Amino acid sequence: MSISVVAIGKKHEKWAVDGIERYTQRLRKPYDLSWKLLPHSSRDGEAARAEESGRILGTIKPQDHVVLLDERGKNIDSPALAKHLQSQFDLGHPVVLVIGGAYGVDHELHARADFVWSLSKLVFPHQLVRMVLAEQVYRAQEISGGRPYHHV
Ligand SMILES: C[S@@+](CC[C@H](N)C(=O)[O-])C[C@H]1O[C@@H](n2cnc3c(N)ncnc32)[C@H](O)[C@@H]1O
Repeated sequence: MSISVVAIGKKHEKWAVDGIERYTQRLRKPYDLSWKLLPHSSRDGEAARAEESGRILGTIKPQDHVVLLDERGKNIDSPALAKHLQSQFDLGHPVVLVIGGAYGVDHELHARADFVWSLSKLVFPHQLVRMVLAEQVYRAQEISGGRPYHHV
């Protein structure tokens, strides 16, 4: 069950490391979360958006199921996320979660996305999005495994 996060920004910042580690360490096989951190553009606005989106697209393979993180996307709850991931695993598609840079992503990357996922209408800093993803992947693992981490 390969899940990778592709994000703009070279490394996890110090304040986010503990939160990310806390959840990724609890993942057990066959769940597997890896990170591809890509450098941000030295340009601004549209030019940065295009350059960073091109870098992200360069890491994506045809069989990947691409979930783009965007506050304008669709809201889903955690059980629905767990089902969404499980259905892709069952089809044998690696899941790629994409976090854009400061200016978001361009139309080409939007067009490649199989699903556009909004965590909230609020805009979060990308380190916080990384942390939330680590926790939600762990939560999805626990929901799919029928374990009691997720109480509703
Ligand atoms: C600082 S935000 C950039 C927001 C940028 N103004 C835009 O228009 O996309 C960096 C990235 O974090 C992710 N992000 C931030 N808030 C989000 C949210 N509420 N839901 C989903 N993704 C979010 C998106 O991938 C976004 O490209």
